[in-house]
Amino acid sequence: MPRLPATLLRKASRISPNLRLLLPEVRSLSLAKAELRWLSEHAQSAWDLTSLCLRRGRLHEPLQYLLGSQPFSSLDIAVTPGVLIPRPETEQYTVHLAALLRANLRGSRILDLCTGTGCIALTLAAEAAAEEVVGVDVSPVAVGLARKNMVRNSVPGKVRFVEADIREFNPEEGRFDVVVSNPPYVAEAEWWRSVGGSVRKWEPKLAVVADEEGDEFYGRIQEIAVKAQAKVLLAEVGGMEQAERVRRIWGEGWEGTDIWKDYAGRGRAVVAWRKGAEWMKECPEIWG
Ligand SMILES: C[S@@+](CC[C@H](N)C(=O)[O-])C[C@H]1O[C@@H](n2cnc3c(N)ncnc32)[C@H](O)[C@@H]1O
Repeated sequence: MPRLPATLLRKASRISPNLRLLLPEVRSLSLAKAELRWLSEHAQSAWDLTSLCLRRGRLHEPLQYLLGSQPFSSLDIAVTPGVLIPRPETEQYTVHLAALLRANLRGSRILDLCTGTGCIALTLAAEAAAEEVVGVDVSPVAVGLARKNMVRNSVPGKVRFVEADIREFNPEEGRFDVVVSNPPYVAEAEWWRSVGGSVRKWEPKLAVVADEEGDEFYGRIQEIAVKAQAKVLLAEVGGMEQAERVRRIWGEGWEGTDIWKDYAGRGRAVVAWRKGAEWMKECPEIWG
């Protein structure tokens, strides 16, 4: 990573020593100013603010863990170390999926595999006019946090969180119309090669890394969707190559499959649908 220019560091120090502390992680004056404003609103005292800036700038702690929350669509999601911070790319397709379900499949039962903070499950419960939403995660810390988020956001009592390994989980209560999942999908070697240092240091590897290819969970997610007689299946992926591999894993058994891109034009979600749910193909123009 290139060193920061001394002029930039001096300029930041002149405005505020705390701004200077943030720069090694944030690297732009305007972003540092925004983060300092949020941290100031959160800090209990001047000493606390300096300590938060040090943790951010020197220890590279994610802003969301310091602030304790992350906005996600209409919700305010509590985050803690040990559980993956919800990403804007995930928020983007979740909001779109909620709108499609609200328009085309009201009263649906939804299963969210690998739920983490519960951000996807809770957004769909709040915005998709669903009848019931079940979120599943193997991590007890994640399930505990998802339950807290349900209360924190006063989502109506139609959401449940279950602690289970999806490799063994059976949708024993029968039918789910929609199965959605953001599973771990980074290949083991990529964890060291391309995942950022802050993510490696602070976010759980369990939430990020799958097997050598990164595709470990997609076959199982489809098996669960078939068993649950889902009309619609969506899984997050990390780019076009993985999206094409997932399409091949899911095979010909669906009426159609497609790839939704994110705002950066990267393949971000693979979607599959049964007859009658062709509206899942709808992906806004601005997504490329
Ligand atoms: C990429 S994170 C997604 C979290 C959340 N859905 C989101 O979008 O922010 C993947 C989640 O899968 C969970 N997980 C990992 N292996 C699992 C397994 N075998 N069964 C169930 N959940 C698993 C992790 O604990 C983590 O919360």
